[in-house]
Amino acid sequence: MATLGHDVVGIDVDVEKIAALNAGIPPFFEPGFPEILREALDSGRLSFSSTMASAAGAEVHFLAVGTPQSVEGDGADLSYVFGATRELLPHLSAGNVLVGKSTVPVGTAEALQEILDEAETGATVAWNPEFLREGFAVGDTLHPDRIVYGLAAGERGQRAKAQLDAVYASPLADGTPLIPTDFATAELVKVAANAFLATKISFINAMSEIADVVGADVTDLADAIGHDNRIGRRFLNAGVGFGGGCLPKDIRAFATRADELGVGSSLNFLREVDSINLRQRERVAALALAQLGTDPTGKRAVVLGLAFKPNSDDMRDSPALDVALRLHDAGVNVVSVDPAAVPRAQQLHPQLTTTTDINAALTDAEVVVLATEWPEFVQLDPTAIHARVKTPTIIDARNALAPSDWREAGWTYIGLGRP
Ligand SMILES: NC(=O)C1=CN([C@@H]2O[C@H](COP(=O)(O)OP(=O)(O)OC[C@H]3O[C@@H](n4cnc5c(N)ncnc54)[C@H](O)[C@@H]3O)[C@@H](O)[C@H]2O)C=CC1
Ligand SMILES: O=C(O)[C@H]1O[C@H](OP(=O)(O)OP(=O)(O)OC[C@H]2O[C@@H](n3ccc(=O)[nH]c3=O)[C@H](O)[C@@H]2O)[C@H](O)[C@@H](O)[C@@H]1O
Repeated sequence: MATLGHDVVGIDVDVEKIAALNAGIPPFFEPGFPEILREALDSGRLSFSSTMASAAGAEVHFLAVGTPQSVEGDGADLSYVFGATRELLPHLSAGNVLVGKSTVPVGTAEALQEILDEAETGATVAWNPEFLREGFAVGDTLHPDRIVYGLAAGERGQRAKAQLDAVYASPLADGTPLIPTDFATAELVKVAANAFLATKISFINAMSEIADVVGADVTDLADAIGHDNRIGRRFLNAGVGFGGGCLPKDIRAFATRADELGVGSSLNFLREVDSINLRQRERVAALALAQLGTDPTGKRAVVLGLAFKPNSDDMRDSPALDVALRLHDAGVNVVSVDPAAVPRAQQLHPQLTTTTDINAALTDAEVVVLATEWPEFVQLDPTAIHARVKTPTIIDARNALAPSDWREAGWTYIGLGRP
């Protein structure tokens, strides 16, 4: 937002995060982010604060707090959304707009508008779902695929639209498609997009399970169906499945919300999408254990990757981490390698052995699992590392390697749904 030319205050209750940000230190790994953070701080247009009072005087208030899966079930925990809104109330002025960015169950925007109206703030809610991908947050924010506004009916919705048009003047001038709509549609657009992406991944993973049984190649299958523009090749990479802080919890929250609305059967398929996805982690861990013989205790396995995807240090619901923990629980001497996630992994999962040193990790390994397709893992030279390991077996849980290269270098190559 500061890069787009606005004066911005970022507020978070996490005082350590705020102190780090004010010092120009990003709280997460994101290529390109340290540079624009530094530029924005130096320009004087961006500052960070841990007190909500710093919101006073702003015209537009973005609400981007977490909506994690609730502890009791599959639904979204909205306590941060409602908590932050209530804390903001004393600092809102008439004509302000509260712009929802968090991913929420349909009906939340309406409930927040009621809270603003009951407190007689004169402020309006608008719902502006966020579609950025971790690892590409900077580019996705400056050049989004589309912008969606969920607007209140009537004149106040139109006023909010004008305020948002001013916020997004730069991407809109670049021709970014704009979809102004109502609250419910905007809320649904976000969860529908994530549900579709998750479904696409579980679809191809189901195909990979079938391919394994009949000796077919899911990668060729994905290429072939992906050439059909109506299907498209993106998000058809079979493997250990999707993770992260969003797709898994969003499909569960969406199915739960459909239950509450009395239309649960419409989204029953999302539960199957979830279970296909979770099955891939078991499948990969079982494949690795099968390579270690009848007693895997103390045998050395290397898992390449901890983050849920490359270019991120995020391990929320990470399939790579899950596979490593399963092997660890089975008594395997597992070493996880990751270029970005090791410091956080050491804090959160001290029982795991983690390192950034690929060569040291590979020494005497009896099985290697590629679980996160970081470029440095995909580009490993199978000939160069062959002598390091004890047993040259690679499980390519992202189908990211060229099987012939590894086999020619003397490795046993095992992909998912690849002969
Ligand atoms: N991470 C992503 O790539 C995307 C996330 N989203 C959605 O955005 C929302 C946030 O996601 P993340 O940033 O990943 O979550 P996160 O958990 O990393 O960050 C949320 C932040 O909100 C802060 N917070 C909680 N209560 C607060 C309060 N009362 N006042 C001020 N700050 C408060 C927390 O301290 C935390 O730093 C979620 O709804 C998520 O579904 C949407 C698109 C992309
Ligand atoms: O709501 C959100 O938070 C975001 O969720 C996803 O973004 P993100 O979680 O950053 O990651 P993706 O790039 O979508 O990958 C999600 C997971 O799917 C896996 N994946 C992706 C593609 C594929 O073909 N196969 C596959 O297993 C990835 O490895 C990763 O674990 C969406 O892509 C964003 O548009 C959305 O804004």
